[in-house]
Amino acid sequence: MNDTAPETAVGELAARLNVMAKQSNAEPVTGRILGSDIVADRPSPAADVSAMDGYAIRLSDLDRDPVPVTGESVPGSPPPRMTEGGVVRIFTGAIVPDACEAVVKREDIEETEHEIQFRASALQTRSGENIRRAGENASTGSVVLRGGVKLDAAKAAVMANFGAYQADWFAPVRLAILTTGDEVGRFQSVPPEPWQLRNSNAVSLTSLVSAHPWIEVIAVEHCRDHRDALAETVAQCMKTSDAIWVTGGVSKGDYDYVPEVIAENGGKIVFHGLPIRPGKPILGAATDEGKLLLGLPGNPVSATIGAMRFGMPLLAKMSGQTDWNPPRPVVRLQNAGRKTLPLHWMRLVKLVGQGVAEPVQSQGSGDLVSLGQSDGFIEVPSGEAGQGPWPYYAW
Ligand SMILES: Nc1nc2c(c(=O)[nH]1)N[C@H]1C(S)=C(S)[C@@H](COP(=O)(O)OP(=O)(O)OC[C@H]3O[C@@H](n4cnc5c(N)ncnc54)[C@H](O)[C@@H]3O)O[C@H]1N2
Ligand code: MOO
Repeated sequence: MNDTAPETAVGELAARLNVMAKQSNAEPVTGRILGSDIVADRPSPAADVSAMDGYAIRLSDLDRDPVPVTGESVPGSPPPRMTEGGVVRIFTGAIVPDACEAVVKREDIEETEHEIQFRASALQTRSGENIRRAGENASTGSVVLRGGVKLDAAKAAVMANFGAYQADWFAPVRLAILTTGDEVGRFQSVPPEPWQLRNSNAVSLTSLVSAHPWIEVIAVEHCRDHRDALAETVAQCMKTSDAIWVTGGVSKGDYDYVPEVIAENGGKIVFHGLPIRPGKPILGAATDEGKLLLGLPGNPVSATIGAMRFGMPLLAKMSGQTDWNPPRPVVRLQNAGRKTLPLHWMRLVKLVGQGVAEPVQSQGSGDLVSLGQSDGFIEVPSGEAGQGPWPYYAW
């Protein structure tokens, strides 16, 4: 084991990984990573428009009482000319006429069909009030979204507004998930014997990535603890995937073949064993072409935490995301106790309030039930204790 901190280990391995190729002229898909900048095709707003339903006025109109209404500007039509001595009825989003100096909202006037009178609340109206100026959000040619962002509802709105119906996208990271172990299986029709157990790691890891369209799970395979079978499966998966997550077989047992099989498949080991609990035997490697090989300990709590803490940011780096390892939200830990560890402690927690969590009692890294009781985990640095705040990783 080396004494590299988790964050450093992630950084060192990330630096050796390949970033996905771009696919051009494809339609937007929420959750995919934008491959290049989106540029405004016209100003936003495209013209000076009203921010309110009301009347387009000249400031000199404020001294007159009443003032005739001589026209109407509605969204979807060019504005009318504003005749001398008249105001124009205008609706939110409609273009203000050239001569208009401000818009007075409806609530600030008394109106009949043909004329208006200003209430006292309108008399302080300033030049430009309630007018959104052409280009105040963006001018033509300016970058409105940067390549490397993940498409969400907010960003999709921006693309639609600027007519970016197609764009360049980073290809999803093709991930293979391999589990290992003679004792592990599905046991759907026959119940497992006491020396057997159900394959929870395949499910937790698949579930972790399934919410992310920038990852494509191309294979979920199980291998017995047989060196050649594992070597064959890893070699096959290497051909079609950009990243492989393997669980089990990474520690020091006689049947722990994962490290040598990874090395044999061109994986240059960046770390094998880190000062963390749980998940100490974790292995991170990259091939010369920048493919990821991540060996996660078989214990279900270790595998799930390891996939979240190491696997997700590493895949995010490969996916082209600029912000692939953002600072995590923090929580304070209630009833933290005084125990310190000479390891970075990934502690299962349950949220009990806004930004406040409690430890989940756990029997250790095989205790799946405690995993199910948690909302996520915190990372307490080596030698530290107390309430934090600590970085929080939510499932
Ligand atoms: N001599 C040493 N022994 C161990 C060390 C060590 O440093 N020296 N580290 C321990 C730690 S910590 C962990 S964690 C485990 C990790 O070992 P492996 O990655 O080799 O995992 P396995 O031995 O294959 O399995 C561990 C445990 O997890 C269960 N398992 C495995 N796969 C699955 C699955 N897909 N779904 C559910 N559960 C699974 C497996 O049955 C074992 O009970 O090593 C310690 N030993
Ligand atoms: O650190 Mo191992 O990950 O559970 O027991």
